[in-house]
Amino acid sequence: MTYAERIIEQVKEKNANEPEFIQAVTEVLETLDPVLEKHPEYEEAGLLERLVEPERVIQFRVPWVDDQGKVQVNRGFRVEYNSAIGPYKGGLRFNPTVYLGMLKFLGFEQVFKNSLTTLPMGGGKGGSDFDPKGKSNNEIMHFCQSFMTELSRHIGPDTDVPAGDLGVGGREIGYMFGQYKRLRNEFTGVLTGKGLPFGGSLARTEATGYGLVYFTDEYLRCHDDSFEGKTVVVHGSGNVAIYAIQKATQLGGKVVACSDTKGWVYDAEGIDYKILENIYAAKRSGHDKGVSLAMYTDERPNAEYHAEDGRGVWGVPCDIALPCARENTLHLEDAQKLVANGCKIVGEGANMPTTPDATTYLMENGVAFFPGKAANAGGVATSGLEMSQNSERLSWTFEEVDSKLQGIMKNIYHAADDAAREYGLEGNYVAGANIAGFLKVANAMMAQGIV
Ligand SMILES: NC(=O)C1=CN([C@@H]2O[C@H](COP(=O)(O)OP(=O)(O)OC[C@H]3O[C@@H](n4cnc5c(N)ncnc54)[C@H](O)[C@@H]3O)[C@@H](O)[C@H]2O)C=CC1
Ligand SMILES: O=C(O)CCC(=O)C(=O)O
Repeated sequence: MTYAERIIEQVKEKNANEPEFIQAVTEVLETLDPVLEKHPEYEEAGLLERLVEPERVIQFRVPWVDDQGKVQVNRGFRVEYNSAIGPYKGGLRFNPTVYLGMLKFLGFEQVFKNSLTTLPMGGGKGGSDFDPKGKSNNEIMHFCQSFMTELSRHIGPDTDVPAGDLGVGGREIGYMFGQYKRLRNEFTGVLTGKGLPFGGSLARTEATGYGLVYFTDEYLRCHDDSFEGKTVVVHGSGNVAIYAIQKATQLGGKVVACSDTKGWVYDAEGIDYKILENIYAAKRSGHDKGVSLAMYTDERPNAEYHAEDGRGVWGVPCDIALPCARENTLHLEDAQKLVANGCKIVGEGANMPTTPDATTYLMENGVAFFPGKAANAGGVATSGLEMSQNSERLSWTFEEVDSKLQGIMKNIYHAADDAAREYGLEGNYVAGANIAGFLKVANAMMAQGIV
């Protein structure tokens, strides 16, 4: 058994009820053998044993009062995973499915993703099992204030800087920022994804979707190709999906399908991202009952709405597929359909949306597969740029931020590509991203002693 295999077994034993965490750790560690063979000092220093264990896990009660005057109690979490290269950094997820294992998987992924951005950010993730769907603005505000009342003890601009994720957007970040400021009497860049009038960065909203497309575009450019004339399908219609659709369309692609939790849309003329922006805003307005992607066809009567599992998008013939919803939403049978229909590229906008057997199938069948920790790093990279602007007390223009984002995504593509080549794994962006992300964190941990 190799060192990595031994640690995978230990992680399975110790975290038996956390399948997503086991999946994420396995996916990273099983690609590290060539690096670990070259660096026996990592094993001597117990590096992997330390890397798979979060530095700190905080779990807390979040009591709040709903509009009917009833007391509600949710669970809040922050997983401060690894601070070897900078303050903990990563989003907050508000979703009824949230539990510790989910946040450990997301925090673990974040460590390598943040390293790939080349910015000084460690990895963390947090959230709650609170379900924002169907809640009024008032309820969302009270929940966010209660959540931040406890979280504020553990975070800070040089300690841990949360942001958004599923169920947490500009509105929630605003309420949490307001509460932090009130409790600490400090106006600092403690959260990213803030509103523009109070320290937010231009282009942060668009950054993850744009970044995904910039990464894919760099791959195409290096293969004498481009988005021009390519058919694209997207899973999801939230923040990441909307701006991936906008950018892919701007670069000459045609996005013909996208989805939400209740169904999916096919638009042969190309999805109009503006309609999706409006539906998204309506869903998040606090009056979201009855709002769904079905409303897309009100404005585009020639489009089709399918009231069935959004994974239906994977059956639509395409050149490029962009899973932008959430983990484990592209299964083996979906991968088989994509390959059979001639898909050549799968770029993960979401975190770990492709199951391991689907990933293997795609890669074995010649599909260029871009893992989320590399391809969706544009969001957190732009959060890093927001932190820089906050420290400088300056705001950069949209163009400045966007051009830095483009540069970062190109560099991430080449870092993953180069690392894969160096270890004889050309074209394996999963291994390349894991190795490149790992090495920086590993070397920082080695330099800092056994901590
Ligand atoms: N927002 C960001 O900056 C970043 C987000 N991500 C990841 O991207 C993914 C999407 O995040 P956002 O767009 O921010 O969230 P969002 O809440 O804005 O959108 C999520 C989308 O996924 C769909 N969805 C949710 N649950 C689903 C399910 N069980 N099955 C099928 N579809 C489902 C929703 O209908 C929605 O269209 C997540 O995996 C997130 O962790 C990754 C990097 C940065
Ligand atoms: O911008 C951030 O700090 C969070 C981004 C995030 O949660 C992610 O990359 O999955």
